[in-house]
Amino acid sequence: MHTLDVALGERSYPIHIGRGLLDDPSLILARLKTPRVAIVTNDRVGPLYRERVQRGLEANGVRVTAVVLPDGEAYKDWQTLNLIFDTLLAERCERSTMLIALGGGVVGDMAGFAAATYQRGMPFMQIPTTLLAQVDSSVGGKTAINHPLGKNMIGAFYQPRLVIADTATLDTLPDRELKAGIAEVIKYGLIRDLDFFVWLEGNLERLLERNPAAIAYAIERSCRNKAEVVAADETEQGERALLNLGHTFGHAIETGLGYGEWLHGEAVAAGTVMAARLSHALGWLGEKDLERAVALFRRAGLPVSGPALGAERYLELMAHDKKVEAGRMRLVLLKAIGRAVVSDTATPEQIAAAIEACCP
Ligand SMILES: NC(=O)c1ccc[n+]([C@@H]2O[C@H](COP(=O)([O-])OP(=O)(O)OC[C@H]3O[C@@H](n4cnc5c(N)ncnc54)[C@H](O)[C@@H]3O)[C@@H](O)[C@H]2O)c1
Ligand SMILES: O=C(O)C(=O)C[C@@H](O)[C@H](O)[C@H](O)COP(=O)(O)O
Ligand SMILES: [Zn+2]
Repeated sequence: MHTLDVALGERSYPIHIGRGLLDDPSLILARLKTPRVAIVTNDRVGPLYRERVQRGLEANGVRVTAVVLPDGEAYKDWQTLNLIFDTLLAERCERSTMLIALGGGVVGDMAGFAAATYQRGMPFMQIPTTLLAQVDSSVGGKTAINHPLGKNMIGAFYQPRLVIADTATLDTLPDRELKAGIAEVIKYGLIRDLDFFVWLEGNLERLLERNPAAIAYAIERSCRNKAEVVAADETEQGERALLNLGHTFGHAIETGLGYGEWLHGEAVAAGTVMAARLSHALGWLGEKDLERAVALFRRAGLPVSGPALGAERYLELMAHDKKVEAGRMRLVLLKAIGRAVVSDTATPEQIAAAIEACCP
């Protein structure tokens, strides 16, 4: 097992990464204030992994309540969030009850938001079961639900007490979901870790073949990058916005097509290519770096062009981005591989041109 720390003073917490960690209840038990837990999962992950987590806790005298949500991005909404509150209340869960998010990023974001608001805040843990959730969404405390007009529009910053990434859970993850997670892995290389990007160029096939050592290394290095950024800027006043590379375009794809049509990682991949092309058009990202970035996404089997929604519709959707300030769109753009900036210099015409070039 490898352990990293997210250094946030009294809200610091460890990220444990390793195979078979689900079978070790002691990691969870050590964090409980009372012997009471609510596991939030969905109807796809629950049947695979809930029993193992629950059995280990119950064998140690913990009373466990389960909340099983319908699976999918389309359910990351108010109605589904309310199902969590309904069960927590019906089962008399207390403010000290530990909520455990067991699943991918959708379960993690929703369970985290429920934990942030139930009785004004209950402790929660993340047990991420997708690659995307193990490298990104389980770390850093962004919790949210979607709104029909925009992704993650209603939410809170609320840190978990613990993250347990059991890499064995990825054995049951479909290839399409694995690739979606790789999009966020590539993101870290592009925004701040050139050496990691070079490692990915040399080891991408090992990741796609699910080589355990390569997967563990990619998770650890991604979490290390994310933990450093979050520790420096927990609530996205500055540097944290870099983690949003490709997301302004990507979220427009997800909202524009309807949640769940494209996976988040797929939309981020296409969105990052748009951001990279725009960076090149502004004279920032060199031709060679642009080609390297596009080539890596393509090799990962990820989309390098977006759906043809029309530039006007993209711009309309992108206007809801959380980085918009005084009505001005701010985008994460690339100066080079490993060096990203937040910028409001691109004009709507330049942004539209990059969209048109990427969405034939
Ligand atoms: N909070 C953050 O910082 C952050 C970061 C990145 C993404 N996100 C959010 O995360 C979501 C995407 O997360 P995701 O890619 O994990 O999608 P997801 O949660 O929808 O999971 C993908 C699919 O895989 C299934 N699944 C999960 N684990 C499995 C396993 N071990 N075996 C088999 N199937 C499994 C899920 O049930 C689902 O059908 C988006 O809503 C995105 O906005 C949040
Ligand atoms: O943790 C962050 O900060 C991120 O931006 C990580 C992203 O991968 C993630 O998709 C996040 O939810 C996007 O944030 P949002 O604020 O644009 O909704
Ligand atoms: Zn993301």
